[in-house]
Amino acid sequence: MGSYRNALVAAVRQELAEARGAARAVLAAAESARGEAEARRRMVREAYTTCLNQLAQARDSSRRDIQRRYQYETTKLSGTVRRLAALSATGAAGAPWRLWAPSEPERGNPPGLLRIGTLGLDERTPLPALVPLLDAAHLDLRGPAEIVDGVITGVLLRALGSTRPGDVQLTVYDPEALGGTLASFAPLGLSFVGPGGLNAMLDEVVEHICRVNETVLSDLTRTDPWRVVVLLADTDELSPAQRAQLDRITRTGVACGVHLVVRGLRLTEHHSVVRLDLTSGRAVWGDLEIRLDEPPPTEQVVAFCKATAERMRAGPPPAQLADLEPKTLWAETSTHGLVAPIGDSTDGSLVDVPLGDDPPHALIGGPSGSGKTNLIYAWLAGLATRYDPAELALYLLDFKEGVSFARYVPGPRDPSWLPQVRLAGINVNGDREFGLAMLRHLSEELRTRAQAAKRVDATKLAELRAEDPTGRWPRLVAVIDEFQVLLGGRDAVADEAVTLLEDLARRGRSQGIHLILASQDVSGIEALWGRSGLIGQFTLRVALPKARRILADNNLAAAVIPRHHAVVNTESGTAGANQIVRLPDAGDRHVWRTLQRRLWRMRPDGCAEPRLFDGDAVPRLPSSCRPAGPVPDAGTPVGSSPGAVLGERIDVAARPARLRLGRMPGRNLAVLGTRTDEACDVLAAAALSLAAQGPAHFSVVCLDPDAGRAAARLVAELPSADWYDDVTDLPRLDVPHYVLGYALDAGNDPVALRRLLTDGPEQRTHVLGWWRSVARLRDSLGGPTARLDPIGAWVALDVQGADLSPLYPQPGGPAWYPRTRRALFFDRSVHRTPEVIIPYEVNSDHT
Ligand SMILES: Nc1ncnc2c1ncn2[C@@H]1O[C@H](COP(=O)(O)OP(=O)(O)OP(=O)(O)O)[C@@H](O)[C@H]1O
Repeated sequence: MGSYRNALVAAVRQELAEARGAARAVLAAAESARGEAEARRRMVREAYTTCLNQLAQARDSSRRDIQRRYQYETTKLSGTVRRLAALSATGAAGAPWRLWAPSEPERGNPPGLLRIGTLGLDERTPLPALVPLLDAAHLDLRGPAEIVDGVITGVLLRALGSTRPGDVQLTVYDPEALGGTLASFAPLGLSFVGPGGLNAMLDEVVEHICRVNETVLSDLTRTDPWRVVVLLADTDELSPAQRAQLDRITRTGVACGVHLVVRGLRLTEHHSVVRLDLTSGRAVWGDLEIRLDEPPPTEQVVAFCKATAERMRAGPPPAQLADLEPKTLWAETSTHGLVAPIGDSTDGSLVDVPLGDDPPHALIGGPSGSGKTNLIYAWLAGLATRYDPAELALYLLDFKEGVSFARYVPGPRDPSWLPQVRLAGINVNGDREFGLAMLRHLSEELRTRAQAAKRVDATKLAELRAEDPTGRWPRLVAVIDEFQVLLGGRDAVADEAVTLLEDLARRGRSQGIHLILASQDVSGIEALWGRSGLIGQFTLRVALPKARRILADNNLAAAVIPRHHAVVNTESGTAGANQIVRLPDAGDRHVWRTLQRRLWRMRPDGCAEPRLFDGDAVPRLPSSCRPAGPVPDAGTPVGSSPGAVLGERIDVAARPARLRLGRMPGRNLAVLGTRTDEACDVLAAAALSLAAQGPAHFSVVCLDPDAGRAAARLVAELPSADWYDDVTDLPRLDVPHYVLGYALDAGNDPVALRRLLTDGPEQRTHVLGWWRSVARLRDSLGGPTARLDPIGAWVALDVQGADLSPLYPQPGGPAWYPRTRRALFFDRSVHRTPEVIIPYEVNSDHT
């Protein structure tokens, strides 16, 4: 029993122990499940928090991004709007009142918008709020009278200040204040309409619109000023007839430049009506809210209106150089003449100046500084923009000490030139010979044209061009500023110049050659008065202020015209044929350069650079006149009379002056004077040019140490040359032999020199020598009674004309007043009168 119980106890214990074990296991499993669940919950919580944080970060970053983008876009947009606003409301149309000043609109630009305040979009840099008016809209303003009137005052001031005086006409209907509201505009002479005048005013505006429509239909451009009609009423009590007229104006006005600005009346619905609701300091325009500007100070309005009224009394401002340009460049033909404006009249219309068969030539006069050069510039601008180089060729010569025409030829800074210019002379005041050369050249042209006209039986240029349509017959215009310098002096140059001018003036008319002569000096004109045949051809007269004797004696217009004006008279200056012209400022280099570049780019193929003669420039010996390549051998044929180049001729083609050295007695050259450098240059140019023509030998004899360097340099450059100390032992040669003698008056063997001069040329030995005076030349040839026949040609530097008489066929010697870098060249066998040449600069470019 005891053991059974014990066994039972043991079994129960066992079971209990198992049950406890199972319960513990279940508990442990439950605990572990709970632990896991808790861990999961923690994880989920953490993940949730992380997620929340990440979302918050993402949201913050997106928000920041959006804000940044918004900022960027609004800044960009407001920048664009601001730029647009600045372009749409320039100058007086958009400037704040404290900086405000009237501004001149660019010609051809449409009117802009007008500022009334600022937009509230961007607080830091407010955008201007602009409303349209001229050519764009009517304004229908509603709100308290004092606020609306302030806005109207501002809009009117901006419209008037950003257009030209007279371009906007104001009409004000102000029945309550009887014009008092806009009285500050009174100096402009605007029309105030009283209480009973509305009918008539509306009828008149309607009539105006009808008339504008008529003219626009007929010529497609409206020239009338804008009409701004301000209607100030407190109640909208219009009669049906008035309402109908107002509606008509609203519908049709803008297209005809008629604009309504109304307070207290309601304009009919139309796309051209801009409605603004105004309250104190603010306006609402559709969805936009505008912060209104303060009205402009009354004193500012009055001052502007007074100044504008003054300018209107004075007339429109003078035309500018650009206004002389035609709509299309180079569209005119010069067949029947040249017509170009030089300025405008006081009403602003351009004044055309003709040049052709009648009047053929022009005379311009005015004292120094009166604007002759400026007038020529203006005329050239008018001509050069209308006629291409096939229609017009220009020859420009300025005898002033200046470079007026240098701008029309290529220069170191600007390679362009005015395509019509064939020749320009500057700094020619000392070189009247160049004026003569130009006249000779034109005379040659005249002869060619006359012959061509004769061949086809034409009596004037238009007929020649019709008969010979493929020929190139542009009209030639020669402008000579300060021409009296050319005619001054009683010498051969003046005589020939007057003769040539007379011929050109008489016959040039029908051949399309026209002269424009300008002078400040009454004496220049006097030179013409003596030649009634000549002066009679200059039927176009242009007199600048205070010009004398340009117009007829009883025509006093030039004495009374103001500065920068001119009297243009196409009937030889007779009273009654005057046209008063205001001249533009035509000298501005920058404006000219821009215009010239445009024309230059249009130049036809083959349009040659103009010839420039600059009296201050020293020409270089052309490379074609220097020996080049291998030394010619003795067998190479030499021409019968090689030509020694001595300097540049003062002519249109800038040809070299040559001395022919044939096998004849006297074919020697004497260079005379004390200017060592120029004498050396003449001898060097002669020797080098001879060496360039074929085999030759040169014997250089230098007796003046000052010339030693130049002589040595020449020996070095010549292909075949020897240095001698005197003329005694010179070799006899089979090739042409040239003896270059520097300061031969210092030689010790006059007998040998005389023999060389006398017998040499026939054996092809020529002396090219330099003597420092005519007296020394004579001494070295045997004293006072010596014959100078062996000297067949001479070049005189600083030797007075009278001193040259022993070497000159006419008694008294030639008329010659020495000038720097100019020489007088006389070759007994070709010249009737000596010619002025410019000794070339020989050495500066090859040492
Ligand atoms: N229409 C004009 N508008 C503005 N300035 C002008 C006008 N005409 C001339 N001028 C100026 O007046 C000055 C003298 O003009 P210009 O050189 O043309 O006179 P000029 O008669 O040729 O004088 P001069 O004979 O002494 O050379 C220049 O500075 C020029 O710019």
